Amino acid sequence: MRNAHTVEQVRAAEAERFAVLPPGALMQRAVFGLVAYVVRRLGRVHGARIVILAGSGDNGGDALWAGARLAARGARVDAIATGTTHPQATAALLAAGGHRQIVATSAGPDEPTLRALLERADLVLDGLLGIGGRGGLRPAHARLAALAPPRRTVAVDLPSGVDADTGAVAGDAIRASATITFGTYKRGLWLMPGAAHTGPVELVDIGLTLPEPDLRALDDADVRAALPVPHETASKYRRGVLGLVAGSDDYPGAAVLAVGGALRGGAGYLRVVSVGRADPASGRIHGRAGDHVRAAHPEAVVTDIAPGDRAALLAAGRVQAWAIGPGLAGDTSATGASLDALLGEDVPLVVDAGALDPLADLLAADRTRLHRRVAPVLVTPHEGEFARLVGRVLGWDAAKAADELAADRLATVRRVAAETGAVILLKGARTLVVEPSGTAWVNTTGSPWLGTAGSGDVLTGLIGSLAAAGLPVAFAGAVGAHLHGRAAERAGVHGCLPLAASDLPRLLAATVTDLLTDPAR
Ligand SMILES: NC(=O)C1=CN([C@@H]2O[C@H](COP(=O)(O)OP(=O)(O)OC[C@H]3O[C@@H](n4cnc5c(N)ncnc54)[C@H](OP(=O)(O)O)[C@@H]3O)[C@@H](O)[C@H]2O)[C@@H](O)CC1
Ligand SMILES: Nc1ncnc2c1ncn2[C@@H]1O[C@H](COP(=O)(O)OP(=O)(O)O)[C@@H](O)[C@H]1O
Ligand SMILES: [K+]
Repeated sequence: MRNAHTVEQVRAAEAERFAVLPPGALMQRAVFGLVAYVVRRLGRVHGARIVILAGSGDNGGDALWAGARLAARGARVDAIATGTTHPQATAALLAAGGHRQIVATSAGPDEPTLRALLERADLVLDGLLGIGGRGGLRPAHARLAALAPPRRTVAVDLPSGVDADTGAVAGDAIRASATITFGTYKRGLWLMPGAAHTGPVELVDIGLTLPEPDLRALDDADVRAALPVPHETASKYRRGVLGLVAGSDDYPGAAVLAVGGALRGGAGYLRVVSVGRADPASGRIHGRAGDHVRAAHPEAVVTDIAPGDRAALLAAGRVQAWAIGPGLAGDTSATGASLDALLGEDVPLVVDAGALDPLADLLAADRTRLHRRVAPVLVTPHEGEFARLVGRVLGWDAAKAADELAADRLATVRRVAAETGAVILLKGARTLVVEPSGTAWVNTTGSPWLGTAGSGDVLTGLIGSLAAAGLPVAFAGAVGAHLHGRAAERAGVHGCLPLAASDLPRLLAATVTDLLTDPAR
């Protein structure tokens, strides 16, 4: 598990260490980790050309101290400063044979010199701004950020211009090929758009004592440990039964995809309820979605119900979790009736796609509904569905929803989770899962190829299945998003691009197999 903390939490933890450690000790730990990375990356330090971009604060200090250490090992180190720089670190750099110039003065490098320096650099260390940055970069900083070569730039603590807490980027910001961060992950390294600026992020432990994290990210090891594995005495029922309400005459494929995901989540038994209509000849209820699911997945037990038939829905049988929504279209009042029935059952419930608007209507009529329910409800909107949800339940217009998400995505989802009582899984690049209590996960796996119709349906089935198999539903959301993302990454490695949603169940099976058969398990 990787943990991220807010700037405020980091500052408090640093202050506590400052009180007991000699001056500069924390910075030297950070510098040691940074230099170790540079040495590993370059292989040979002697003769390497390093350019340091140095701001006025301790972030510049880290980079300059690293420059001093590298210069002492024979690197050619040029520091380009935006103004004043950390005094001791600057002195150390100059004493070790490094050079420093300031861009903002007339004696500073002109544009061609600056470009030439950056073009020739084997590595550029971005020490313009760390956690002390506020707002968009000032002009001198922004100019350097725009000129730094992304493939050869390493961000110190975080890419300058990325807001450490929100991941917001206003104007130019450093684009790095790697980020070496100190003490703990910063939330902005994981949240878009900042996350697109970091490259792989490495954490250097500097010995901070940290409080509960503000945001968590799962690793493969966490997911491997969480995967439901049948016990010796397992049976299909003991492994968990998922009830999945999915598919309609208009969208039968969504049910097939959701079942495909559910079959890879660990539940032992899948009851699918598909919405059909009365056959005029026989009077029996029959739906196209049910037929498609039976044909594609003979292992699923399918019941066709008439729209909104609560009794028939619940008569489908006992389950350990319900999921509702993929491919439900048409009569929203019928979906609302089904949802109302499921909300009355005391098992975890996943609500997606066609069931999200009906849920919003139920919550608009009774805001305390989910707060009163004992078993949690996980909703899985994408950004458009989220905007409709907050529109109907909280009265936000579309512009407000977009503005709030852009300003602070995590805080916005946290607020909506607290107000609605729902666990919210907000899909997109860097999916968030947030409980009403505020506990939050961000998903760091995945690829833009997942942005394909139907991939969300697979995710819903997968999460429902993980919940039926016994994972707490919010954690099931985080685990499901991680697996879903890994499956998509795998598509790139195994020649399965462009990714189609119907490839995902097979890729999920391979992903789970790899995790379960890893010798480290
Ligand atoms: N503390 C520790 O124990 C350890 C800390 N460590 C390191 O210290 C870093 C934090 O250092 P920090 O606090 O000095 O802040 P930092 O980000 O370098 O500079 C802030 C200064 O920049 C300016 N400025 C602000 N906004 C701006 C903008 N938009 N555009 C342009 N300029 C802007 C503003 O200065 P001003 O010009 O207003 O005087 C402000 O004061 C941290 O990220 C990590 O790398 C590690 O060594 C581990 C131990
Ligand atoms: N740029 C992206 N990077 C990573 N994942 C993405 C990206 N765009 C979309 N996704 C993922 O793809 C899935 C799309 O789901 P959704 O929009 O509900 O599709 P559908 O409704 O067609 O099934 C989500 O899991 C989302 O997180
Ligand atoms: K930086």
